[in-house]
Amino acid sequence: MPTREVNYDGIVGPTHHYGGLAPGNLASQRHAHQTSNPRDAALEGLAKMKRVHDLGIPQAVLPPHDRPAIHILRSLGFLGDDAAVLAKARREDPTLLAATASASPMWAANAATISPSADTADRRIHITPANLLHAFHRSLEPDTTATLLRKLLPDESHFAHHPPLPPHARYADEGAANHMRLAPAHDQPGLELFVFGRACDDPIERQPRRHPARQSQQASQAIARRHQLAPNRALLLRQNPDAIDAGAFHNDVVAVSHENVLLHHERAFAETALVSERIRDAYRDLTGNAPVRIEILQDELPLAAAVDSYLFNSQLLTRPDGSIVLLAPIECHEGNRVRACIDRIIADAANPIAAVQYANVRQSMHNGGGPACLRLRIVMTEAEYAAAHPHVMFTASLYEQLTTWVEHHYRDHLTADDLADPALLRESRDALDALTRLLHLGNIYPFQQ
Ligand SMILES: N=C(N)NCCC[C@H](NC(=O)CCC(=O)O)C(=O)O
Repeated sequence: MPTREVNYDGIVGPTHHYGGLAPGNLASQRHAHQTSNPRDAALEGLAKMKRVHDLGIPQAVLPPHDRPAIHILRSLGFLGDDAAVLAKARREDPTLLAATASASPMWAANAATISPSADTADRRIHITPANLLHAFHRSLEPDTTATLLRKLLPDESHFAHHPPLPPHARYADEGAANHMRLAPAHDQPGLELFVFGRACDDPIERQPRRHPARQSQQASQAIARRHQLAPNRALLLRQNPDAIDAGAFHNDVVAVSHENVLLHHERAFAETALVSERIRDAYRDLTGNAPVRIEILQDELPLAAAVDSYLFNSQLLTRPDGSIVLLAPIECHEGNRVRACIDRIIADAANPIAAVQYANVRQSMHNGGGPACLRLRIVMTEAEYAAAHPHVMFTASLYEQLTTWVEHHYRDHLTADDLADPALLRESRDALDALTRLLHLGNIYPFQQ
């Protein structure tokens, strides 16, 4: 079997809710404290995975993390049994309780940055779990993410697992959401694009004015270095501060790459014209060809409409016949302007995108997570795929089992008050316990020890 790109999607956890926890993420702010539906959220995620699987593209799942994270509440001084800890946290610091209950690990694009073995000096897949320092609820993810990735990709002769970067703002890292790759084919050496929002010595005029920049240049540099990418295989690009101010808190809200295709908004990068040249020249030096760059101009789709619709958070997927499908959020179907833009891309014979499909992941979208946020891509050779944990690979039967599992364990509405319900903690743990058996993972969560 050839080298392939496997999409590992985060399964939405049973405590999915709208905590309003992510400044600069407009959807999270807009839907703060609304009632969520964890069951629909998880089923929407599974339906998207099924759709990718049905296109003939390898798909896998990443399990949710244990939430509410009682051990964090305890470490912050809330004592007593679990029910008492939850009740006190709800009373004294409801925002903290919401953070410890966030199902944010569902956004697997932020789990890690991964360099395929075709790009790295020692020909292993290199993996850096993101430290997600920017927001407290997300900073709780790296340890469990690292444990899970080691479990799912176990053979050190194929997979080089690095620890998350040092936990300091200098190395703030948000994972693959700020990382793209261009290559003629998955098994060919590629050009990895690292997009950062700020450097630690930035003068004030380079910084966004309204919203925070999350990814640091120093983090991106360190990852390119530790992943052993030759200098001609890595480019560092600065995100446009205007894009961050318009709500593009990650690069994947304004740009997406796949094989030799780069789809991006005109205002995605600082100094777009220069960036385009740098990408073209670096890619040509490496491969002898130019990449297919599809730039959407501000006149065709203003930045605000791009952020609203999450067009650039679509997945680009190569079907077995070689044609590319754009898997876009359903919200793109609902806006005339963005739909016209998609129709134009598909009609344009100068690029290989041949069709569009629309995915409904609304529950996730309301927290700022589109189709591409929910997946972590891992390019794998046949031997690497054979070494990976097989029981998380998506099949029609796994889809049936996971659907039944969600329907059995998940609630269909959740409010801020429910997060303190000790029954929710029990239900969530029962669900994860059952999931570890279903996916043959052994005891991976602290509550199972
Ligand atoms: N673009 C990518 N790749 N990922 C989307 C992440 C969304 C996530 N939302 C949140 O964390 C909101 C949680 C809340 O408000 O309850 C974030 O902002 O980090």
